[in-house]
Amino acid sequence: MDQPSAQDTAASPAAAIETRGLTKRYRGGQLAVSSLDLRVPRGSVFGFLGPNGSGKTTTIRMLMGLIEASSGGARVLGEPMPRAARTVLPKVGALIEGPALYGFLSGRDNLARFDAADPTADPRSRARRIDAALDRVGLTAAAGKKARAYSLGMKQRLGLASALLQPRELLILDEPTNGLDPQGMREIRTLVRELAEDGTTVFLSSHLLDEIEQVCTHAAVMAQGRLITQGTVAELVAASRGRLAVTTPDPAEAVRILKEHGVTDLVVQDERITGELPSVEAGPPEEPPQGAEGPLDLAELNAALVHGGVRVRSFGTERASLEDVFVSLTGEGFDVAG
Ligand SMILES: Nc1ncnc2c1ncn2[C@@H]1O[C@H](COP(=O)(O)OP(=O)(O)OP(=O)(O)O)[C@@H](O)[C@H]1O
Repeated sequence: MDQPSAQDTAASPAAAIETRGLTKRYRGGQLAVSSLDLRVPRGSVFGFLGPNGSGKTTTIRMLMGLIEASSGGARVLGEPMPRAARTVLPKVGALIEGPALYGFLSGRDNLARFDAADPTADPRSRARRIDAALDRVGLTAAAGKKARAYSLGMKQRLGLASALLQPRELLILDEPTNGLDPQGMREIRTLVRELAEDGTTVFLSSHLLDEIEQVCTHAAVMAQGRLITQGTVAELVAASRGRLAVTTPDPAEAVRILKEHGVTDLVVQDERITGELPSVEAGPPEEPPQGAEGPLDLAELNAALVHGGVRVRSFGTERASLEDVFVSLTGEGFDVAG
């Protein structure tokens, strides 16, 4: 990355991660990450969302200095990576592609081994720090059990404990709930929230939209190595209007009127009708449908139904999800099978 300007320097203390034009082309020619400009505010729980193969792990590897960028750069906790790896990495706890555990060692001994391999860890405080980390992830009672007897969720929590042996300013978690059952997922999500409440910035990747909505304050959406959007989860969802949903005992007549007013993709299920509202940005159609004037107003649409003799039980828009945002921005479904 170029030398930061005075303006950048003023802005950077707030950013836990900042990338500029970060690009990775693998040797085979595969462009895995393309000109990524990411900004992760300090104190956020930042969801890095994208289908499999969209470049999340490659980005995380570059942030951690595990692989070199082809071009562009990254700052982590205000320092350039990988140049400042030695000063930055002790402040970053990372869980990338599952923890490497020795099955024949207990959970506690795994942590001891891990800590002993960390040149920045003070052996005198080791036992105390291990106890605190086990307690943090709720593994105190199981600390003496061999790791091979742990469930996947417990293994993942032990991995998190290893990232928490030292105080961390930033946690980078690559798909932390991957492969877990619903209970295990809930445990990890709760833990992530608790860690964030303590002030740690958490950057987590996921291909699960609802996970990001449940846990994160901010998100970035990736597709095919490119950043599609980033911002607060509330902003991202607000930017996408949800589908119209109407409940009525007169669905046939309601469908006719909704169609006339430009509502598309109508789906009728018994007394419930949903549909896509015409986009406001597109402006009024050149020849407005009969009865419609300019951009569609929800109150007008409701009045039109009632005037048409449709008995309306409920009327409104469904809350948009991140999936709607993704689909509206890319025109593609969020296919996690990738
Ligand atoms: N070492 C490598 N050599 C060549 N291509 C690679 C390598 N690692 C990843 N890729 C390719 O780069 C693209 C991005 O992969 P990456 O693993 O970063 O995506 P991801 O979003 O983390 O997906 P996943 O959740 O499946 O790991 C994919 O097309 C992948 O096949």
